[in-house]
Amino acid sequence: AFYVTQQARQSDEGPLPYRYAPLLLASTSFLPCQAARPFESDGRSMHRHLHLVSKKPLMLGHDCIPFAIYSYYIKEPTLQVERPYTPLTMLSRNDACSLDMLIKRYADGELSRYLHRLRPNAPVYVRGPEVTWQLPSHATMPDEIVMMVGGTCVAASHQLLSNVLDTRDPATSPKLTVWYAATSLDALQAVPDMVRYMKQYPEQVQLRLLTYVQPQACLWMHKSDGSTQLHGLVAFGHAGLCMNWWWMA
Ligand SMILES: Cc1cc2nc3c(=O)[nH]c(=O)nc-3n(C[C@H](O)[C@H](O)[C@H](O)COP(=O)(O)OP(=O)(O)OC[C@H]3O[C@@H](n4cnc5c(N)ncnc54)[C@H](O)[C@@H]3O)c2cc1C
Repeated sequence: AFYVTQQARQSDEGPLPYRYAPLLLASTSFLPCQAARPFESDGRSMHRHLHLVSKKPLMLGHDCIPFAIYSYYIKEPTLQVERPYTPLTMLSRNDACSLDMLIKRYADGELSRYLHRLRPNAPVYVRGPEVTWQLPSHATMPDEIVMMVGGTCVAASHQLLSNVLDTRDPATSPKLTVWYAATSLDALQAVPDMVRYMKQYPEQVQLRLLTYVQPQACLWMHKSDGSTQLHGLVAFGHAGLCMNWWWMA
């Protein structure tokens, strides 16, 4: 409540863990495509990608730790509530002024519905980053880090993969394994990026997908050694509309 109500602590100098600052919502889109839009009305979970932009580079506010997951708090300006959200990338961003987030809408959720209502150019009040998790500094480097994530928590595992693999020598990194569970394919929004890491660093990255609702079409690639490899997934919704698709190759 302290952070949310302290209007005087908001600043144009950019957000810090103890200070809110307005970022601009540069763009917002359904993921992975607009074809998902018809599903908004029937109560299915929906995901939006938010691209937030700051006037000044976003400062970490403390040491940069690759084996860590960072999050930002966003507040609803008319209600005194704030919730944490995890940027998809943090230390490896090309643009230090921007944050990309994956937001799931809860039908009765305050902050997530607010974020889904926002349109481009709206100000979004943000404070952070806060360290959500970090490898303790005294810990010896593990051989493997296993992340068991569900739904939008995939943002956290995506960020850790990018923090580690995009900022340091992958050969010296522990193996990173992601077990990713989602009720339906609609929630598997970060799959293409995770597959990209897996293909780029096959020795370091393992990805296991678990869904209750199976894809309606699987595209298999026949390899020269006679085996098959999952190439893409397609899910169709009402009226045969393509709801989601991913190419693994
Ligand atoms: C570190 C961290 C990082 C996160 N990162 C992300 C992210 O990247 N993307 C993302 O989409 N989410 C993320 N989340 C989740 C996010 O912070 C919010 O919890 C989520 O968006 C729901 O907030 P809301 O205000 O929309 O819903 P809320 O209003 O908090 O409601 C959520 C649910 O709880 C129920 N509820 C509310 N109050 C009560 C009560 N008193 N008793 C019982 N039930 C109640 C509601 O009915 C609803 O079903 C993260 C959470 C954490 C802790």
